[in-house]
Amino acid sequence: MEEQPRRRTDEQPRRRSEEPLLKEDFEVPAVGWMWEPNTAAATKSSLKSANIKAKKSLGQNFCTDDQILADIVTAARVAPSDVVIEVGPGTGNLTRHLLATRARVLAVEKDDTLIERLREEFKQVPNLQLVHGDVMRLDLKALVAQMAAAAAAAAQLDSQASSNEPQQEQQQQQQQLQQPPPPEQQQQPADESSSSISSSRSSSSAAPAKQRRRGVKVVANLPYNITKEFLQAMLPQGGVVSELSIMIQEEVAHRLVDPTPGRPDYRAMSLITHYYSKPVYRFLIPKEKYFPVPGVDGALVTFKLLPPSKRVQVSGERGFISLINKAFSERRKMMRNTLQPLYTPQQVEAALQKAGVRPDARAQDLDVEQFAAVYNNLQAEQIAAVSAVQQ
Ligand SMILES: C[S@@+](CC[C@H](N)C(=O)[O-])C[C@H]1O[C@@H](n2cnc3c(N)ncnc32)[C@H](O)[C@@H]1O
Repeated sequence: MEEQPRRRTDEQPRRRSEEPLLKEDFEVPAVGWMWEPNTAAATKSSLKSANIKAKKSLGQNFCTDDQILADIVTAARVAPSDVVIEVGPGTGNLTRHLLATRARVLAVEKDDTLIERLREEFKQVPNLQLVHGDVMRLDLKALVAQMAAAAAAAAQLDSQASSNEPQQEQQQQQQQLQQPPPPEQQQQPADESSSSISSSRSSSSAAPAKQRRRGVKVVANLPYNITKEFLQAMLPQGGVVSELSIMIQEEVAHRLVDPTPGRPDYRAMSLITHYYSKPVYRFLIPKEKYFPVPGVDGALVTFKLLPPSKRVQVSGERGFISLINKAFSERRKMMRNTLQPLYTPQQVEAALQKAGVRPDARAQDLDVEQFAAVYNNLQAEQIAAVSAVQQ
């Protein structure tokens, strides 16, 4: 492959968080069809000359600040050894910064026009796999399993090739990563023409954990309209995916990150987020840093995903999530009323008291540990009631 010319961003990255910078400056591959230079005006005129209108329906607000994009990659701690899933590469602006780390990137883009441009622009980049499709229609579990398998294969190559010449190592890695995974790990996103992935595969087909030295990360400037749905699908992937770093609406970022019960914006998603992850608010992204300028500011949030063994222990994850949703369906009402007819008011009061919570508590008064204790108490009580009937 012909070597891509590289250029440097001309400023030192500004610190946006307490996170130590991995590199003092970034080298960004000089690919990406609208980034000479990366400004709002250049983005606007490139889109115009390509006769492309940003689509509101796809949440197309492109980040026009290279410094912010570089800072996102730094905050996500993307390393050459990582495997990264990017949702919505759009113009390839963030993708370029991800690729500059030499991580392997799989990017899923729904837009028919932009995907063609991306394919053309990045056709010589071996560590990028582009998938055309709606990320919410893909089998995300299978996609993650495929990426974990690629990470494990690459990790194995690392150890095998550690004594080899650097050039030989690079060739081996590229060959291995371009080969399809073993049949039990194969699925559709490798086929770029497909917008769906077979749902018959599961994450159980991922490589054994001890081989998984490389992390699978998700980094994305998400279209705002799929934030909740995407988080609901990805948060439970802890153990396979290590971290999500996503740009979301500022207001939503605070709602998800702040764990304090009782706030007016405390919602079921706040609790669910803290059950599955440790979320950290990284930095504000002013709306003027996007083109077209959206109605609200954005923020970068990283969600460090907890593997099942590190989550608060509950006697049934599905039931626990359903209970949270049910209790929050009327979050200002007392739980002893909202949880009917699943549980009687007396059962709920007893479970709350046993968990050290007031019997007239509302869903918005409980943190994740208290919710888990209440759920476990209710489950235990139900089991006891069933066995009493059977005797
Ligand atoms: C906010 S833009 C981000 C673009 C670019 N990555 C950036 O940082 O500026 C969102 C991108 O996601 C794409 N997109 C929207 N819905 C999608 C979906 N369901 N699946 C995959 N991509 C989607 C849009 O076409 C757009 O390119």
